[in-house]
Amino acid sequence: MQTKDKTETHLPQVQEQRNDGLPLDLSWVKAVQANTSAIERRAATLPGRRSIKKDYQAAWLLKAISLMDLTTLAGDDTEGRVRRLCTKARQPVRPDLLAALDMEGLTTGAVCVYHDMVPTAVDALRGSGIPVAAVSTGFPAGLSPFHLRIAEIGESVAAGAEEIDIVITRRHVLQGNWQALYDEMAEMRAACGTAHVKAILATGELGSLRNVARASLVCMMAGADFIKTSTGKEGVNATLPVTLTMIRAIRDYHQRTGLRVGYKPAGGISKAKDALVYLAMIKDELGDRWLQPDLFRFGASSLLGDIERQLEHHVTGGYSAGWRHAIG
Ligand SMILES: O=C[C@H](O)COP(=O)(O)O
Repeated sequence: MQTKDKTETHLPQVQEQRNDGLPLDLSWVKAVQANTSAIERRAATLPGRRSIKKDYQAAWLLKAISLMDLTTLAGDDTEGRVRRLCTKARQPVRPDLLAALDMEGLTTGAVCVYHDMVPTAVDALRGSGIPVAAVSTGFPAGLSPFHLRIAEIGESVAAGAEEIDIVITRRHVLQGNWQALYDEMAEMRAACGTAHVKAILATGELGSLRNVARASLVCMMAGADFIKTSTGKEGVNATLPVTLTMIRAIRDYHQRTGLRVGYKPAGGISKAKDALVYLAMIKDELGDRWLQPDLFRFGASSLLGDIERQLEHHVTGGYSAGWRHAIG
């Protein structure tokens, strides 16, 4: 990708059929395997493989910003912090840098907050076209009573969230109870209505890549618009092997159904160079169509600052101190 492709980030999203899911097909689920050593070997080759420099690197970093759910999910979040984050979502990079890159108007893909902060974020983003994503369903453990998790989704949607990040019950996966996972996911999807639903698998707690692959498939069969790795609160969050496993599940689902499901790696992605590895992997495995905000997001609370530093270096030749990019 070259810098002249930059307007791609402002292309209207392609309208296509939403993933309405399928009946649970247990024979398909049980046939899914994951060759862990092969996946880990392939993942280990990825960080060193690509060397994207200069204008190409800047263009990819700008793309990463447009694909970012700029996130704050802290117990001490305040309205002030959320409003500052929303200002950053509207203007993710210093205006002089964006002007130099001819990218005025660039925004993040969404802002992601707890339910409690949805009204503040909706208000702060009014008129920007940036959607608010809410983490609902007893995030991050997802163990509150089921009717309360469903009610929380309804309240987040009523408060103006256009995207809902739900958490699955890990126990269903660990016990191989695919019917329970499917039913839970389908009910949550229904509660979201027209809001898009991202299913957080909490992959660091699923025990094996085979479980990750099977849980990905079941959530897609139950109507997930996105599958997402992690809450950011597990001991292990987004990794490259998990990403390969999940995006290959997305590819298989697309090949068999014609339906496209999005992917959101989240948790611990804080370096621009790591974001580039993820984007290259998506391009290789799924193709350019997935490099649009309706099919790919980074969930990140501290990636934007490093990307801004790299863009500043690209434009000015010098790095600024980290504290100058404290938000995001
Ligand atoms: O969903 C987003 C994650 O919680 C973000 O995790 P992070 O704070 O490690 O970037």
